Amino acid sequence: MDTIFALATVPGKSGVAVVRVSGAQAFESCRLFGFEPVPPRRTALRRLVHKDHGFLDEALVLTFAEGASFTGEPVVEFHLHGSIAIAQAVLTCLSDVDGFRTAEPGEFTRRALDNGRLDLTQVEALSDLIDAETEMQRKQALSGFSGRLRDAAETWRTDLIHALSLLEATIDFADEEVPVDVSLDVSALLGRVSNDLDREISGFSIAERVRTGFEVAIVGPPNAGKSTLLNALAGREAAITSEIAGTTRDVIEVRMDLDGLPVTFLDTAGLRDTEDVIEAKGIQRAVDRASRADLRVFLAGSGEVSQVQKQDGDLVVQAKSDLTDDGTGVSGKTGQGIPELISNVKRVLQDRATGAGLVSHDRQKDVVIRARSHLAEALTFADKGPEFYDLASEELRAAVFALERLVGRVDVEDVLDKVFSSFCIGK
Ligand SMILES: Nc1nc2c(c(=O)[nH]1)N(C=O)[C@@H](CNc1ccc(C(=O)N[C@@H](CCC(=O)O)C(=O)O)cc1)CN2
Ligand SMILES: Nc1nc2c(ncn2[C@@H]2O[C@H](COP(=O)(O)OP(=O)(O)OP(=O)(O)O)[C@@H](O)[C@H]2O)c(=O)[nH]1
Ligand SMILES: [Mg+2]
Repeated sequence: MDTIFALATVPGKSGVAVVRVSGAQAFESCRLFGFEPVPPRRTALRRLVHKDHGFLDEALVLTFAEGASFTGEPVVEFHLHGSIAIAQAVLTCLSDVDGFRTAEPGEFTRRALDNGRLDLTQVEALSDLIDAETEMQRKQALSGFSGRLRDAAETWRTDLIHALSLLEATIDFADEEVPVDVSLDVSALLGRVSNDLDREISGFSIAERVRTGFEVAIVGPPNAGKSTLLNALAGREAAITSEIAGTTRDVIEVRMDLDGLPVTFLDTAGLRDTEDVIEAKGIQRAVDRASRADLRVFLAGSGEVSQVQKQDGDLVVQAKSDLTDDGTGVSGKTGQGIPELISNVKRVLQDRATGAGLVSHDRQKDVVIRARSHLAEALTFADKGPEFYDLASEELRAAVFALERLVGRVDVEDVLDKVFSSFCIGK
């Protein structure tokens, strides 16, 4: 197997740039730069001098022995001065070595998975951890990375295997005069796992929202002040505003971190009947996105009927409150009412986020649903009595298999490309 290397830090200027080398020959990279390998788990300051390219940098070199690194392979890290030219020179020298090549996106993590240092749910969580932009996302990803979903899956699997062994013991001793009645124990085990899986399935959509961010659409008639409000929320001129009705056409997105809650505000085209073909397309986009958003903020103008349905939890706010004097509503112009609007959005979404489960990816949800439906079949057969225990067992084995797919113990190849395609190079 090749020894792989990559820049592990963001390309470009920085304080420090880290080049990571992993594989059986990783320690050879020290010799490549003119010094003996640094002892494992030690850092040493070294001059990197290449036989052809000369003196490249003075760097901190950190090494890990096989079986005691992130990937599980021997690893060498070069902590370089964060210069584009230095990183480039070091990478060029490494690529000239036989058996060395640039790592693919996520390939270090893939080796960590192959070497059993992480399971598939941890790999997915690690990708989420790198993508995390808010506290809520960080905590969610870290809980997956710490193995909470893997541990839950292992508990479910153990319970199902226990139930399976009870059923199979009964099948094997079916001829005996007084077979032990295992039905209560089996339904207790299966019932417990079913409840857990049901909770995960119902908590999926919220967990998925936490992972990718909630969408809040600003909706209302033209000229209501939607774009002005978005700009006020964003603190920058994200959208064009004007006194001409029908200014906004495309959906404008602004990502925000509301005390850890990941929220994308959407500014949308003003809703009205129009002859203008382009404006009508914009309105269609507005209606589609606003209807699918997690929450809508309706800017109330003069009582128009909206083409977007109001849903549970949606907010209705009086716009341009600086022009009225009753002190309620919101003004994008003066900022009046914006803190209240933000805290209302936070309240509604935070409340929903408490229902988030451990399952946050489609792939995970799909296998959990599959396990759950095999479990339902197993329960039905088990309830019919011992002569159906062999059919119940078969369903249980299928449920166990689905849980093994959840953690990536089986059938992993077909999902890996998708999982790792979202990783960056160097991870
Ligand atoms: N410089 C650097 N920082 C990093 C990483 C890295 O690879 N390099 N990481 C990765 O991206 C994360 C840390 N992950 C790591 C996971 C395991 C081991 C490791 O050597 N494990 C050994 C020894 C454990 C110990 O000393 O207690 C082991 O598990 O046997 C190192 C880093 C975050 N920070
Ligand atoms: N006084 C006052 N004027 C506002 C306020 N918000 C927006 N305006 C003005 O109202 C006009 C329309 O504002 P926009 O933010 O572009 O309105 P919009 O809802 O995005 O309009 P469309 O994109 O056409 O649907 C502009 O002239 C703004 O300056 C506000 O809170 N107070
Ligand atoms: Mg607008």
